[in-house]
Amino acid sequence: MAVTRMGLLRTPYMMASFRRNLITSNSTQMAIKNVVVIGGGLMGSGIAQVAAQNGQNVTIVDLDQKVLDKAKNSINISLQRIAKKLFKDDSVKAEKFLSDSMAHVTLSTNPEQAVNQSDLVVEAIVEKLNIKQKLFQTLDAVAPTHTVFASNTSSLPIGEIAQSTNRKDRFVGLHFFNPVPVMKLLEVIRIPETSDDTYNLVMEWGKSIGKQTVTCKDTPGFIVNRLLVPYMMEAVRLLERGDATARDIDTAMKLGAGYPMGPFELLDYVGLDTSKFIIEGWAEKFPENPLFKPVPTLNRLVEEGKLGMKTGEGFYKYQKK
Ligand SMILES: CC(=O)CC(=O)SCCNC(=O)CCNC(=O)[C@H](O)C(C)(C)COP(=O)(O)OP(=O)(O)OC[C@H]1O[C@@H](n2cnc3c(N)ncnc32)[C@H](O)[C@@H]1OP(=O)(O)O
Ligand SMILES: NC(=O)C1=CN([C@@H]2O[C@H](COP(=O)(O)OP(=O)(O)OC[C@H]3O[C@@H](n4cnc5c(N)ncnc54)[C@H](O)[C@@H]3O)[C@@H](O)[C@H]2O)C=CC1
Repeated sequence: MAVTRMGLLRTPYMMASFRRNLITSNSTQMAIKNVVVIGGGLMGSGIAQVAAQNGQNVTIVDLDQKVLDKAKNSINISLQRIAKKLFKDDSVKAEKFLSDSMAHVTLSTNPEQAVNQSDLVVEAIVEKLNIKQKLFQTLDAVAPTHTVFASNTSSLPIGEIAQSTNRKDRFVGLHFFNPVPVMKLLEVIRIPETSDDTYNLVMEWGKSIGKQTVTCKDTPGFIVNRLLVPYMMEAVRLLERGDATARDIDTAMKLGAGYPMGPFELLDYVGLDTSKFIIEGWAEKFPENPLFKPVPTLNRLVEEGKLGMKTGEGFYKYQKK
């Protein structure tokens, strides 16, 4: 199924539905108009892009102006790929789609100021509980009362992140997948305190940006990562035992199980630092679970600064962009 996913996107039906998504979401009376995405890395830039290309005003916030400039550039490149597909026979429309979408993107290094006018804040910063809590605590003091807060965390309990705020009824997990502009899924995580209004609003928002939503309780890894992360870690253990090479394990999972990427390609794509934070956090919290045991190879590569595609080397080497 996974291998055919991208193939299916190329069929007329999928293209029509992709277009319909864009059109529907643009014409929907939306409650969420102003979105702030905190963290302009791999995920933040993708989340900002899908909101902007669906007509919402988006501010991307990061600590580093260089990251923000890079995020804007990668959004531009990704939008060009989409525009080419959507409007392949109409360069005027393609150019308008690109410029309209880009016009919806603002950059900022000042989170407190950025959230001033926000309806929704989506956090996509480093996978560390205390850093996320500190950020939300600061934002809670300055954001408008109606603003909904969401974390894109891969593995941390939404309830523990929300603890740092006084708006648990307006707090959810919104877990996107990499690459955000292509992956259709959005996991929506509600904590016991999340109000029905908040839940309904973010479910609607998910649809408005062209995503298929699924709902999951606040459980480690939600649905996808609870299955995917142990699988990737087991692949590293297979490699560590010397049972097969990374290349052969990847080839096996692509050709034998139909995955679009093998586990090592996927680890490099997700980021080895992020993957390490996920497994370390779970190992600390659930030391009795053998699926969550840390893997030394991952720790070593991260120590060496080999974080995957984003640094040019992880399990494999990449040409720097
Ligand atoms: C860690 C977490 O918390 C959760 C996670 O995210 S886990 C990770 C989840 N993600 C995955 O599992 C990704 C698995 N990999 C894939 O699905 C695919 O390899 C891939 C979509 C990344 C790339 O697909 P590919 O066929 O190898 O490459 P490529 O031909 O470049 O791209 C396929 C299509 O997607 C488009 N595309 C890829 N990346 C894109 C991007 N960033 N923006 C816009 N379009 C993009 C391409 O233009 C191409 O479109 P056409 O088929 O219409 O030409
Ligand atoms: N990489 C992946 O495939 C996925 C990651 N996630 C989650 O998304 C979050 C972000 O991951 P990535 O985008 O991969 O990381 P990344 O490392 O690419 O980007 C994180 C960005 O956050 C910025 N940042 C850190 N602290 C900040 C702060 N206090 N204020 C503002 N900006 C800050 C950094 O400068 C960096 O640009 C993590 O929680 C991760 O677990 C979720 C789904 C998939």
